[in-house]
Amino acid sequence: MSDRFKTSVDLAGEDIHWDPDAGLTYGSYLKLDAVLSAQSPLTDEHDEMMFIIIHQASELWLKLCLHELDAAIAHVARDETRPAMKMLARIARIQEQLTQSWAVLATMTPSDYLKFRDALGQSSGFQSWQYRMLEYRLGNKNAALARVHKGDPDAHARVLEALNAPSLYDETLRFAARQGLAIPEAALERDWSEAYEASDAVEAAWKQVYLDTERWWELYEFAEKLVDLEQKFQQWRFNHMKTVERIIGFRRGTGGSGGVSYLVKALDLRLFPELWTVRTQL
Ligand code: HEM
Ligand SMILES: N[C@@H](Cc1c[nH]c2ccccc12)C(=O)O
Repeated sequence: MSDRFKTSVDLAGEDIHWDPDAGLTYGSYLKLDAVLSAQSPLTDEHDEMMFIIIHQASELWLKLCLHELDAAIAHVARDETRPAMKMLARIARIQEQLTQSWAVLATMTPSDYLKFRDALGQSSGFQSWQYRMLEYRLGNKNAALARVHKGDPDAHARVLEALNAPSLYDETLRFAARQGLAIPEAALERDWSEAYEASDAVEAAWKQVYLDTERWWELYEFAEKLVDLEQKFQQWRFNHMKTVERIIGFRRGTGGSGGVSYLVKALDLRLFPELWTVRTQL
């Protein structure tokens, strides 16, 4: 045979650092000692490792989402939509990663999960403070849910900070007003910890943007990024709900909620309501 496939890489001439400086290595930079020693299954069930790692990976992606979202909100507050859009584009890709993780989780059968579910006690995704911060930053202000974090004062403080600060949509409406759109005063200064209430006036403002995209291009582009973000968020929620249904059926949740019935309720929520209703008005 003349054209044999290579089955190993030729390292000759690569000048590889076979004894790298001890100062900074791959593992020390990435703190892999900490990351890879943080999986402590409570049972000997094979699938528990996957369950732990899916959650840990999701929390890492949530951490990056919050990092990007905080910066994006700060940029919008300074009228800098371009860098904010770069961050929202990255968030969209991260959301796709998060949504993909349901496919891995769904390889676990109901009976395999039930073998270690009891060991989880009353713990639940409900208690993810990063997720709650993300919801608040995106504008889903449900103050009551902050309460489950009281036992962890640091987390509680961060969650409350997000509850009391303007959300991405709040800052977007303030930006829209500075650009010359007629946004009602009630949307520009309010108690940010309260749920946002949709209004005809804000919908009418977005209608102007969508009817004359040439004139309002920056706002139009930004609004479409928000619509993308909300659609992807909804996909995460829907896939979570369906995966939960296929794994535990209609059992109650370990967090105390009705389970799937609770997750279904969240599917009716809107983060940027007028950006959806305006479509009917065009
Ligand atoms: C077998 C896997 C899973 C099951 C059976 C499950 C089940 C549930 C249930 C029943 C709830 C409602 C609260 C309760 O009463 O417990 C819930 C909430 C939640 N879960 Fe999961 N879950 C699973 C995996 C995940 C994963 C991988 C994540 C990723 C971080 C996650 C994140 C959350 C979050 C953030 C909530 C709160 C949602 C909200 O308040 O809107 N869950 N889950
Ligand atoms: N809420 C889940 C249990 C659960 C899902 N994700 C978790 C993460 C950590 C602890 C518990 C959980 C249930 O009712 O079955």
